[in-house]
Amino acid sequence: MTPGARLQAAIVVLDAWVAGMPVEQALTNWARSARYAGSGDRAAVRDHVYDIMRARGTCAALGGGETGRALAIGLLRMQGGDPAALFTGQGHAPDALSEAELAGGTEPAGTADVPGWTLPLLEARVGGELAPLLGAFRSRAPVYLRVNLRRIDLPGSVAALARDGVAAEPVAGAATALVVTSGARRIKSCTAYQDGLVELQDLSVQRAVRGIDWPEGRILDYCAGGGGKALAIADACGSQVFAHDANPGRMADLPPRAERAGVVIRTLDRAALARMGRFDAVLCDVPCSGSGTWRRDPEAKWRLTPERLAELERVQAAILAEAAPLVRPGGSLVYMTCSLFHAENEAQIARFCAQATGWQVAQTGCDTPLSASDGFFHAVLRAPEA
Ligand SMILES: C[S@@+](CC[C@H](N)C(=O)[O-])C[C@H]1O[C@@H](n2cnc3c(N)ncnc32)[C@H](O)[C@@H]1O
Repeated sequence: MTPGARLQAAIVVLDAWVAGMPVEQALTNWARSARYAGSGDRAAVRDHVYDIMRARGTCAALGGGETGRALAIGLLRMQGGDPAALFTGQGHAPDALSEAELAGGTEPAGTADVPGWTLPLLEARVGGELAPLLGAFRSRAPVYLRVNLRRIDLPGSVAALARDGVAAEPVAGAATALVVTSGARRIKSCTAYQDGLVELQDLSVQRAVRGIDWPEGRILDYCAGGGGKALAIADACGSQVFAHDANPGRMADLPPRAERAGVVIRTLDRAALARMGRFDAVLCDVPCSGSGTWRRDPEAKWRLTPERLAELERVQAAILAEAAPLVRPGGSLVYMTCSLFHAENEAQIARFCAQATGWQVAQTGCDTPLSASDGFFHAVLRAPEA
């Protein structure tokens, strides 16, 4: 496909998204209707769409509207290009620009690229660093890998990835992390990935998991999902790791991932969990707004509403209340979110401690996209001794 045809495909996908279709569904529908498109074409169309979702407000202002076409015009202007070079009407490229489209728009304030109501919430986290944070949200996030140190060291993993065409390098100050510098789209077909020597995992998550002093004994990942945190914990300590999720179907990938990594993680449904007694540590990696990961998932920021945030806060508080009785006296309750908002983080911890007697906050930390790859909060609470 020509660059113009790829842009026209992105316009089709964006029109469906603006009309309310989830972006992944819109991309799949387009790919099914465009069997001629190769993997490079599909990747380029996806990149256009995601770049626009990250900077939707800027693209709309520079392109003069919220249609797929206007957003694509705005993207080219934002990137310093001339839209007329691709909007030619030749072949499968978008039609040539009208007089009004040629006139262009003006660059808005950087605050246009997140929902306005979230600005005070983000500012409360980063203070005077709001402009750099919003700038980071407009850029693509680097890809990070967690090296499975039980199986291989950092130099060995870099060499193994290089053999399959993926270039990566260690990250200063992070024991397990590699940042991928080229070939990211090949990772899942690499031998090093398929053999469990490396896992895809954001830097901020790796820093949080490695920064916690996990107790010896039994650790429960109470909201395990696909098991990213459970696998990182199993790699970081010698304790027995168990996994539970209210929706057990979400744990379907966990057994093959654990086998690949060479660790044992037992999944527990509700009945099995009830027979297990208490744990030395229970992790609650709760559902959240994802506001720390908006550059990886820019659709999420446009979907979030104040009502949805309030609902998430209720779910988070309920999960903490459910999980706390599973911690043995003197054990740890670990709370994690990929949110930057105080309401989902410090305020949840403060509310829990005000309602449950004798719990102590042992540790808290919050990375932002300015300090690591993504925003990620963690808190360790110590249960009262019996
Ligand atoms: C942020 S995701 C977890 C991601 C996962 N820990 C990982 O690293 O891949 C939150 C998970 O919490 C689960 N969940 C929601 N409500 C729950 C509840 N009351 N009890 C246990 N799990 C719950 C959801 O099904 C979802 O899989």
